[in-house]
Amino acid sequence: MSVHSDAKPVTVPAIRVRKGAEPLVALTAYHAQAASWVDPHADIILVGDSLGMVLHGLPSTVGVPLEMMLMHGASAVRGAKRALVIVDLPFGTYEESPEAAFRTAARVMAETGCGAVKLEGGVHMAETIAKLTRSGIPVMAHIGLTPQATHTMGGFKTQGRDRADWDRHVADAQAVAQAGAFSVVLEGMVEPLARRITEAVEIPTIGIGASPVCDGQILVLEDMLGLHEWTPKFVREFGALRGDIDVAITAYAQAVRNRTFPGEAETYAPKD
Ligand SMILES: Nc1nc(=O)c2c([nH]1)NC[C@@H]1CN(c3ccc(C(=O)N[C@@H](CCC(=O)O)C(=O)O)cc3)CN21
Ligand SMILES: CC(C)C(=O)C(=O)O
Ligand SMILES: [Mg+2]
Repeated sequence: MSVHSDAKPVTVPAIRVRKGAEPLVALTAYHAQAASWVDPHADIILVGDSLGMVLHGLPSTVGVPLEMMLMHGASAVRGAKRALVIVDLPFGTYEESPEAAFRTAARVMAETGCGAVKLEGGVHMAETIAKLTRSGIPVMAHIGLTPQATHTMGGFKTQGRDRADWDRHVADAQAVAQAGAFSVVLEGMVEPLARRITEAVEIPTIGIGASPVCDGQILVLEDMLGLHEWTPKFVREFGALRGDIDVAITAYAQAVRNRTFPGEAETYAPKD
């Protein structure tokens, strides 16, 4: 049984006030079925652009089109009863201007029914975050290791190993909080930097590879289920579904080959 069996929807203001309280529980879910698994247990369901890599086999999130996010976002919303569903804005659909970001985010809100959007970037996205929040679109920010910037970062690199970079990341966090983001994802950073940021802002920080000091945690569902082929060091596999799936498919293939499936119970007979 879940601790969240009531169906009262989780709102953006309810997330915002969870700073320093009971840790926020977030997971990704890319479609209705996965959302229905996660919904009873989580505060936040993220339809992350990681779906391009995890489901569609892309080498990074850079190639994820808006249409992909719209289709998966609408599906996940249909599977969620109470958790706050947040959809990632994909690369190339919001960076050019606050106006471009508004048009993209408004489509995402209207066509998926999600409760908020997430976008990557700190100081340079502050004006955009302010425009969206003023226009009725709640924004979760995402700083530190920002996968859409993999080509400028030189790969998926943990941030803040060099103390000289800390002030820049703290400034990013303060800028997005000041601009009106209701929460911020801290991805791939050393613990003391995550602590500094979490102490420096009044909005909850949600960590992924960013230590236990954050106000909440998020993982990619397929990673924590032990379903995905590779996982970063920060993942804990709480399940071993890849192995379970292989056992089941092996048994099916064998049963078909030796004609033990379908059996009598799985076969239709006429009335007489
Ligand atoms: N399945 C999956 N899980 C994720 O968490 C995830 C995605 N896909 N796709 C989008 C981004 C990309 N992410 C990644 C991908 C790789 C590393 C990685 O290999 N990290 C190295 C760190 C190396 C260093 O310390 O600089 C590691 O060993 O963990 C980290 C985050 C997180 N996101
Ligand atoms: C890993 C989370 C934070 C994300 O942005 C994604 O799944 O795309
Ligand atoms: Mg993402």
